[in-house]
Amino acid sequence: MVQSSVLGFPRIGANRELKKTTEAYWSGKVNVEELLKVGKDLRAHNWKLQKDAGVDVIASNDFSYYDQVLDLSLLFNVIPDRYTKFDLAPIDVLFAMGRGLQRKATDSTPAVDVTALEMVKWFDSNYHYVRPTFSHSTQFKLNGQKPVDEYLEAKALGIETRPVLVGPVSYLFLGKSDKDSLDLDPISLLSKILPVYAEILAKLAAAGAKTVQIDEPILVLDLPQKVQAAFKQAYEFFAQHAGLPEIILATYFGDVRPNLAAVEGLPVAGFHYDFVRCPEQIDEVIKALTPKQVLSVGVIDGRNIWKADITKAIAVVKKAITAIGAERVIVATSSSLLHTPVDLSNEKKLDAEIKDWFSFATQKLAEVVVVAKAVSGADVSGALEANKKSISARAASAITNDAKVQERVASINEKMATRASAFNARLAEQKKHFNLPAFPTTTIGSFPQTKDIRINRNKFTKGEITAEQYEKFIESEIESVVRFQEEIGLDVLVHGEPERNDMVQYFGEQLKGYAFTSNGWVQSYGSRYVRPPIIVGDISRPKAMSVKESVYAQSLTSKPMKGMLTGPVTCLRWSFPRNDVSHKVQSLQLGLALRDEVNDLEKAGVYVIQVDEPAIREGLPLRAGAERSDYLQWAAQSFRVATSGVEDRTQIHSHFCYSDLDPNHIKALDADVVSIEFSKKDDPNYIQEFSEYPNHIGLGLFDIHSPRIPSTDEFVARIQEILKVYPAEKFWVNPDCGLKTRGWEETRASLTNMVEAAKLFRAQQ
Ligand code: MET
Ligand SMILES: [Zn+2]
Repeated sequence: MVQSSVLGFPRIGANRELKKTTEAYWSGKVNVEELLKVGKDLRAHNWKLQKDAGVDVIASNDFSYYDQVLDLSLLFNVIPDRYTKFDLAPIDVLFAMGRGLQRKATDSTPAVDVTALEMVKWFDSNYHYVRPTFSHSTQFKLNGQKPVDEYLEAKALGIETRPVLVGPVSYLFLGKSDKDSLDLDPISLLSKILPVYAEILAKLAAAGAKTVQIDEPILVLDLPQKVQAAFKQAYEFFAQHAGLPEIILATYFGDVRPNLAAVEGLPVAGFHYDFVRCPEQIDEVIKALTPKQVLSVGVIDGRNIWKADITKAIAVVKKAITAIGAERVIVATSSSLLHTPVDLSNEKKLDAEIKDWFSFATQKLAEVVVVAKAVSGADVSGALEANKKSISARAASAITNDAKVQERVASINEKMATRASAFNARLAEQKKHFNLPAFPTTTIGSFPQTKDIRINRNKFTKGEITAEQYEKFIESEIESVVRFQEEIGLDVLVHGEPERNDMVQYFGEQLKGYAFTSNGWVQSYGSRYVRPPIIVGDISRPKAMSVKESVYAQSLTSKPMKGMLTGPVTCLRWSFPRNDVSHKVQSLQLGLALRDEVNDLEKAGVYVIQVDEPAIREGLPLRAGAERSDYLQWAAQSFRVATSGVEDRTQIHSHFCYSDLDPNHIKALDADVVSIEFSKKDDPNYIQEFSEYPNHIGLGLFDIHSPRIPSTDEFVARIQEILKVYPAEKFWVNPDCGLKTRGWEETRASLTNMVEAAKLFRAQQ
């Protein structure tokens, strides 16, 4: 029998049990025992689910109370001193590193005030890991034995598991040096960390683990020579240690071939690769195996929600079997299932036709097993027939195919994606029209989403208030936000986005071609989960989506009102995309739908329009090369399709956050004004990179993730610093991002100080 294997299962629980308990623990409502019990129950439930589904190789140590990379930092004692001096319990150290900790002193405990470690996107997913942070004083040593405990916990339930750990080379490479040790290159710590890895591996072996899965996902990145060489050092080190478990070295989310030389011939039991992302790599990776090594063939998508095409998956696995024999092949998910929602059967409201196309983590278990059975010669004809039927129904469905949309995409030309005049000519028109002062002030769009807003939205969703009542409520919110902005003297106003639950979902719900889940949560970081909408078919906009609110807001003031839209790339990136049509085509369809909206806003008298693209950076393909340059091309093209149908005097803004943006990546968008998250950037070289940005720019002046209120002096100092490299003529004054997660008190104070500072500079002009 060919074995089936799952690289990891979502830990959040079918009903977000982990979030609820973790947050209750943070707020002191449940004690640590209860938290640990919920964790234990979730693990047991997930292992049993997999075992009952017939999965042969089940992962353990895929569970985490916060993040699996952070767990390793705790395990290996990679804990900056600032977290160790308060005598916290290990789990509280974990949470303090993950999310910071502020606690008043009590009779028996000191006051605590530490910020969180840096959090970064996990490759090109929307999951964030906590960055390992090393310093010269880091002393690697085993601090607990979580992987062993969880292995034994499963064993006690009668379930044999394969523990999973992020591997040493990826762990170091994904980390960074701490402020006090900037000269330290994490990869240089390899020889120090290897013995500690060996120690935990030895303990796993002693507990009975025959095989471990070691993830080295960085193998799909462009790697410096030194890092490539580190694989040999690491895995030969393990091979020289007697008594360690066998190692399956796993990588995913891309093509391993450019780094194949770095792993070819390593003394490991086998490899796992992702053939959903990159089926083309199969021949070469097979050739690179030594005679006994096994190949774990990732054919069930761990990153998306579509039912697998079982026939295709079988064909890929058979190719491997023909080349190396069934006993050396494992059928697997492409990556951990962490990135997919837990269970489709929890969806009660999905249209039955569409629901039949989906497969969430629980359903994917059955898919892996069916493929393994099929290639082992078992009769799976029933399952296979059913699968073929859904695959062809989806392909032929009127929901997926809209000839009009397809024609419109085919008719996109350069003219449609280019503003009528170049920036300087547009700027001249805009100056005449808006007559803005120097250092114009604005915000990024949302204002505090108060409890009152959430209560009213809920009442409306539940039918407890009428559409009319809800509309009145939204209008009164808009009005008070407009009055506030006038009062403190902002120059370009916004309506505050009170009507939006989420910046993608709000538009997705109004677009044709989208579907929504009620419980399809996926972990984004810590206890924050998202529920991405799903692009199921060709996208179009049946009617205006945001015009009413913007027009109402503009009617209240003589100052320019900024219309607010979410850009095509961000809509695509923060949804589950289709897998039957390219990302480029989906993005262009979204671009066209937004073009209609932008044009309608202009027609209705809204002459400043911001199209947000916070996700543009995270969509960047992991490796340099053709795929990346294509992406940058179509991402910019989609944005320009959306925004180029307007007159010169209409001012197009865009906004970017959540990442270290390269200004070169956004020049081609040709937005008149861009705002960028910037307040935490203090590297002068990075600031310098923006000095050549051709159009106008607002480098975010305060952190909207924190309730802290910067003083006017602080704003002045920051503006002065940026002015060293950035000319006053192009300078906009704004926060880092929208204010929806903030309270009114700090919003009022921070914005007042920001406007004050802008006025001081204006007076000097
Ligand atoms: C994550 S970017 C958010 C932009 C949006 N306009 C807002 O202000 O909330
Ligand atoms: Zn933002």
